[in-house]
Amino acid sequence: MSSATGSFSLQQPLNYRGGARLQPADGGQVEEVYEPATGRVIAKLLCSGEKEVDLAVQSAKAAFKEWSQKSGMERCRVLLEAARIIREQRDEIATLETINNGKSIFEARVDIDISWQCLEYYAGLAGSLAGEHVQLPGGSFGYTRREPLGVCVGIGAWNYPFQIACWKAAPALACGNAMVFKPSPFTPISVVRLAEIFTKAGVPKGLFNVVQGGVATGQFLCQHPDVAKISFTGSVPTGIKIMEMAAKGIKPVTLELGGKSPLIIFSDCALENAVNGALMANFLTQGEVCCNGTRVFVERKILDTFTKEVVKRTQKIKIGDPLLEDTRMGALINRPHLDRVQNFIKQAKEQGAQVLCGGDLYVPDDPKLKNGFYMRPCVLGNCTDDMTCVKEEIFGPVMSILPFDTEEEVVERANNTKFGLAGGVFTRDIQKAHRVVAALNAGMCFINNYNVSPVELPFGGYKASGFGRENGRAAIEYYSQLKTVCVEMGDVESVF
Ligand SMILES: NC(=O)c1ccc[n+]([C@@H]2O[C@H](COP(=O)([O-])OP(=O)(O)OC[C@H]3O[C@@H](n4cnc5c(N)ncnc54)[C@H](O)[C@@H]3O)[C@@H](O)[C@H]2O)c1
Ligand SMILES: C[N+](C)(C)CCCC=O
Repeated sequence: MSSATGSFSLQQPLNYRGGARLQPADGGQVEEVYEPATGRVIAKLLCSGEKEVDLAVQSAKAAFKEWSQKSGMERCRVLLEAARIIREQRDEIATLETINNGKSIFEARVDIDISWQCLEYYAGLAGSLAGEHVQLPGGSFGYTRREPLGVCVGIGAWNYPFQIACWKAAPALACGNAMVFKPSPFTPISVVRLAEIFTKAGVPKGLFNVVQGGVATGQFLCQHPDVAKISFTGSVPTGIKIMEMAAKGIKPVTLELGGKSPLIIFSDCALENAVNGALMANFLTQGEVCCNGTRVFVERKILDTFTKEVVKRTQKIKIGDPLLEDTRMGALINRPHLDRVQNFIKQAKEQGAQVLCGGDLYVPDDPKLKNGFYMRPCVLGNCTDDMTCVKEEIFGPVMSILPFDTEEEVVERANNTKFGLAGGVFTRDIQKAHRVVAALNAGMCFINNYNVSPVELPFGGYKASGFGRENGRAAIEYYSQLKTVCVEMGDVESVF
């Protein structure tokens, strides 16, 4: 694989079924796949039709019969082997992710580390998945069995292509399910690598399949009668459609949706940590992160000092070729998305926000990058809660700074949003920290840090940010079902 920016191109099929890469059996629609760093087309995506989706589901159904009969320890060994192979191929997978997503190689490597850690974590849980035994009168008893659901569908967003697939596949497979995964048509490449790794690690052929495509392919998957569960990561409007389709088939869903999370900086914080936290909360993956703390509430007493420092540090972020070791911000996913982010900034200015730094397009010196989708990270001051930039998810490198005076006021303003994915607080006062996060209507809260992702901790949203959880022991509940068995040890006493 040629790994220099501007040299990659892919001819191999991007669907994966029955343990092999292949072209879809039907479909016909072709999408161009881009390298955001250069704006080049690097692959052609063939979108799967209804027949291909059915073949993938049938393939998963057949493999499910074998996999679901294995013991937890047998599944554990296969998942550990998959984690080992990912570690072995870490740099190569991270490079693919960077080429197709545009994020820096530094970050992509972290994503791949979180991915194999996720597989290791659920491998560790697989052997201890169990029901319980309950004593009943007269020596009778009951017990519960924790059983898999069947064929689970995973549908992913483009910001963390490989990691999202692992966050879904690891608990699904650990519980004994099969999976058909559809990545975003913008980032179809790395997840096929995951499918190959699972096969190499020893999962039955067909246990993990990849179908490629966009809206129509996703709909065929969600509407398929043999699909037992849908786990979706993406935007709120699509989440609503997924839930409607799932409702028609009484299928359980996990919805990992968007956010507009608050980050609250109190004046008694450790300032340097708070500044680092605000940068982590806003500028990872070019700001294209669901749980970003984009509403940065700063206690008025330290507003000027904090803002000055955040702006200084933001201006120093090294933008450019994402495959270079010292780059910390790469390119946004595509031209339409870059335009959308630019429009948010334009509207923010029209509504009275002040651009304190960045926000304009960035053209790197290297000529091969001149058609890439770059912009300078932006800090907005003079923001108010009613501005569009403060209310809507921008999904780009744009931080809004909002002053506040009291704890009560900031908690109320932080919760005044339709979203509820994440939230953060920086303070040295430990009681205040716990009091504030307890009052936040958000599923993932951080105290004195932001956007760290230990796979041992559940991740997911409140309110319009979705429901269900990924990671942690909690995810097991969303990929398994309980069967109760009641055992009579005496005679049947009939009332008739
Ligand atoms: N909460 C989380 O864990 C999390 C993580 C990453 C991204 N996100 C969110 O994802 C969004 C950005 O991702 P996106 O632009 O890819 O989102 P999107 O909703 O446009 O697409 C997500 C996926 O759904 C598919 N899809 C679109 N319409 C569909 C339909 N009608 N039926 C079935 N599938 C359909 C897409 O092809 C894609 O694979 C942001 O809102 C972000 O916050 C959330
Ligand atoms: C790994 N992060 C940074 C916590 C992001 C999780 C996925 C959200 O987009």
